[in-house]
Amino acid sequence: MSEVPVLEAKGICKYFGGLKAVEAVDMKIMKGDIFGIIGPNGAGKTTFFNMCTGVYAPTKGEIFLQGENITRMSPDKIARKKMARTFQNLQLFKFMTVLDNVKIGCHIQTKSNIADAILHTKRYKRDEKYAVEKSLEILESIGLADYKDTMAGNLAYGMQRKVEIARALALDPVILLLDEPAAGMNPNETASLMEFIKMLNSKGYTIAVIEHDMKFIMNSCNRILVLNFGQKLCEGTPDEIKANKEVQEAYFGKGIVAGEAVKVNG
Ligand SMILES: Nc1ncnc2c1ncn2[C@@H]1O[C@H](COP(=O)(O)OP(=O)(O)OP(=O)(O)O)[C@@H](O)[C@H]1O
Repeated sequence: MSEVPVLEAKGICKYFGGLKAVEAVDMKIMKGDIFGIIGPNGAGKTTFFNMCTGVYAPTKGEIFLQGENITRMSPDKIARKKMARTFQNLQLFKFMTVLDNVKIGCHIQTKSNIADAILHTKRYKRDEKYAVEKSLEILESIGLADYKDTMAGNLAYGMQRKVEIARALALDPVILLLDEPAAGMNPNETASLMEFIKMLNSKGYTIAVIEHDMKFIMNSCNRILVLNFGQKLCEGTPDEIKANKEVQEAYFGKGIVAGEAVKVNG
């Protein structure tokens, strides 16, 4: 029997009035992939992510998470099915510690409500203990434990991004979707983030990433989907994408050189 993809899109379309932001895109992300989604500005990458995570309902097509049809499920229901994402803009609570930021990610798996918190019920204490232990475990496993008591806003930008990813890991994601994680980073931060993402992947996380930084994509992804004007231009390994004439002409213009840091519109 063939392996079930972790995330699969079948003929996904999203139209905004007359604008075809995404048109008939098929995609399969398999367990263990670092799957890159690239394309020029306005190619439909974020819209595509937004359909996968339930933010937008597709105009047509279907989305499956581990074989289950999740088309038109709400974002919170999809998150409970262990699809985690980060956004283009950093979404950390800057006046909270790193530990508290990650703890927030654990609360989707806990049951206590505001009344439990105010009254410090047994359920609240049990959930709080679980959230602290789980958050510390995550921070330790990814090398961020030393920063647990640091105010998130006092960290360098690159570290804040990692904390945001750590919070997404609190969901125990079967897939982690990262929308332009390297945006606004300097080359050192980007290189460090790349190693971080590879490390997460080596720990078993399946990752999908939208990025404009070609060095990042070519050096970290095992498969890449190229979108152009909302349509799938091609899909393949980094070497196949680099060698694809259509991609070079339609997207990169000047062509790309293996391993070279090329920023496209980013
Ligand atoms: N809510 C919306 N309403 C109308 N048009 C939208 C909406 N969201 C996106 N679009 C349009 O859909 C197209 C695809 O946008 P999208 O943001 O998905 O592209 P992208 O590839 O993620 O671009 P970027 O790299 O700049 O983030 C664009 O033409 C955009 O203007």
